[in-house]
Formats: sequence, structure tokens, C-alpha cells
Amino acid sequence: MTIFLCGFMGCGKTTVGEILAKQLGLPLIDTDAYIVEQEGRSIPEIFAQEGEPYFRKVEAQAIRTLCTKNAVIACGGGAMLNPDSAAYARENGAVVLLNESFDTCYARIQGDTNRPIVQRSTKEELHQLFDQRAGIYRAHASHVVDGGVSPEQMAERVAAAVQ
Ligand SMILES: Nc1ncnc2c1ncn2[C@@H]1O[C@H](COP(=O)(O)OP(=O)(O)OP(=O)(O)O)[C@@H](O)[C@H]1O
Ligand SMILES: O=C(O)C1=C[C@@H](O)[C@@H](O)[C@H](O)C1
Ligand SMILES: [Mg+2]
Repeated sequence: MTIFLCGFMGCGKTTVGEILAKQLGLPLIDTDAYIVEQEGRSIPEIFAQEGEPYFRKVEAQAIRTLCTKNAVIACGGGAMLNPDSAAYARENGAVVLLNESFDTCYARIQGDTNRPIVQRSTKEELHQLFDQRAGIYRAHASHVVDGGVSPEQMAERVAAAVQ
């Protein structure tokens, strides 16, 4: 079974993914952590040294490599915006959107120095990005799970959605 968690930065993909993977007895693969390990540098360093298009290329390659694994895959916030990556993911498993509000995501990510898009954007710009991305996440998801609950409850909701 392969479960891809997608959604805006701060919706809880990594946090919920860890709990869900334990519950299901599957490994958790976080695409951001995978890229950091592969590149030997942080995401802010990759963005600063190579630019965002390079990061997106590496991210798409990572999804392609990982999409056949029996695992919970916590995607980077932009990974499932790529139509090819989303198609690979859908062919191989469930793509679950963690549907949190902008205010909730923003409260969790504001001031974070490990997310270059947060660092370079105002709150208004992030809200615009959230609105732009919302429809794309939905279009690419096979399941939508509503948030507003604890990470443990989110993990239960995801497990119930994909069973
Ligand atoms: N359901 C939740 N309730 C309360 N706090 C949460 C919940 N989900 C995540 N958090 C907290 O929000 C922060 C961001 O969560 P997380 O890193 O899992 O987001 P993400 O979706 O993986 O973001 P990114 O797209 O940047 O990888 C963390 O500090 C985490 O503890
Ligand atoms: O939403 C995004 O575009 C991103 C989210 C993070 O998970 C990282 O993949 C990176 O900071 C970009
Ligand atoms: Mg994450």
C-alpha cells in the first residue's frame, strides 16, 4: 500500500505521516528529508544555491523513484502540484489531501526558517498561494480529509479514508 499525503505547508503531512506509518506498520518516507539526505544540504540551501526550479526537478525525480514503495509518503508541499508526479502517485496509490484552513497552516509555519517560500513571502502572498494551490491539490487527490483535529485524529481519518 502506498499513501501519499499532500496539502499546503503546515497542514501536517510529516506529523500525521509519522503517526499513520506507525499505525499501519509501514515506513514513512518524507520527500523533503529524502531530498536533503540525497543532496547533503538543507532545503533553504538548495533553493539559495540552485534555485527553486532545480528543487522542483529533484522533487519530481524523488516522487518517481519513491512512488512504488510500500510506504506512507509525506510529500513536500509543492510535490503534488506537478501533474506528472500526481499521475505517478495516483497510478500507484492513494493521494490524500490534508485539508486545513489557511489560518491554521499559517499559524504553524509563520517565521519558520526551514521553508524558503515562507521566508520570502508576506502573509498576503502566502494566502494567495494557498488559494492558487487549493484547487490543484483537490484535482490531484483521490481522497480529501478535513482537518481541525489532533494529528492522531487526522491519522485515523486518513486510515479510514483509504481502507
Ligand atoms: N493536526 C495538528 N494539530 C496541531 N498541530 C499540528 C497538526 N499537524 C501538524 N501540526 C504542527 O504543525 C507544524 C507543521 O506540521 P508539518 O511539518 O507536519 O507540516 P507539513 O505539512 O509536513 O509541512 P511542509 O509542507 O512544509 O512539509 C508542526 O509543528 C506540527 O507539530
Ligand atoms: O509548499 C512548498 O512549495 C514547499 C513545501 C516544503 O515541504 C518544501 O518542499 C519546500 O519548502 C517547498
Ligand atoms: Mg513536511
